[in-house]
Amino acid sequence: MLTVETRHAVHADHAKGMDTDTLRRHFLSEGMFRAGEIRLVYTHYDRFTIGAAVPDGGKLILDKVEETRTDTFLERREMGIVNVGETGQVSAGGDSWTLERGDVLYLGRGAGAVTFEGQGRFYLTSAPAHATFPNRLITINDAVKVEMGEAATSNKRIINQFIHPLVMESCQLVLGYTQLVDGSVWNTMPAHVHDRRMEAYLYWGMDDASRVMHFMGEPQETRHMVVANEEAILSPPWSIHSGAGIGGYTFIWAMAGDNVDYTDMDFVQPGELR
Ligand SMILES: O=C(O)C(=O)C[C@H](O)C(=O)CO
Ligand SMILES: [Zn+2]
Repeated sequence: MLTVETRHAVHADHAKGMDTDTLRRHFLSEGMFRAGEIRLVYTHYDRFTIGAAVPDGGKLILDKVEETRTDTFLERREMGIVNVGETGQVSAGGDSWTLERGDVLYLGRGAGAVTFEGQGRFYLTSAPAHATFPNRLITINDAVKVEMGEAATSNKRIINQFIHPLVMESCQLVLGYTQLVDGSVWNTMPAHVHDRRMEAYLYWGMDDASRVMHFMGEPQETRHMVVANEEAILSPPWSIHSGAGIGGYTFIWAMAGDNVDYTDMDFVQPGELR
């Protein structure tokens, strides 16, 4: 079963006046991971699409998606898939890959229908693509690891870069995940925005009772949303992004836009935030 929800882009002036429910309806995606289903959120932020496929021991096929008016979803798109569940298989174009928890699969433009099997819980990200780059399975051992932050400032973390220019070539898609060291949170100070790119986050690896306070908004108009495990945030180009959690959590960041430069950020010092 395939369900697709469309999210339009929101102007910062509009977001300022939103109450909690409206903020959540526009910027949070709940309930993407459902057994036996593929659920997509097709956004108007750089046409970036996020979603999930949970085969639950069966077989799910992602092929035509009406929203793109192409014969197959990946006809003019690339895709990054992260397995946040147990071992699962993904097949496309006659090839098949086994993904363990935390593995990432890149599928290039024109990869064709995508089949999901096994006990994987697959987080899906996709952006329009102008060229075809080879499909590739990327494990944590292949990822570039960047240590950031310090325990003294409560933000010690490891940034694992998977679909990233230092690892492989893609069109627009840049993806990886950040693991917090025990006792640290993603306060990512100084905060930043990047008008050239949107970004989406999936919080995972949390227990049921845990929550992350995700911070968003223009730097002088910050808001927060309370986020549970396997829920995703859409972060507009004008928004800061960080999240302080209770208990352990990891977050997958994925982005698309005018450049693939992960370090292209406009910093905002803590004293300037409101
Ligand atoms: O600070 C981190 O840790 C991040 O993972 C930062 C995000 O990926 C980001 O905002 C990149 O633009
Ligand atoms: Zn960012």
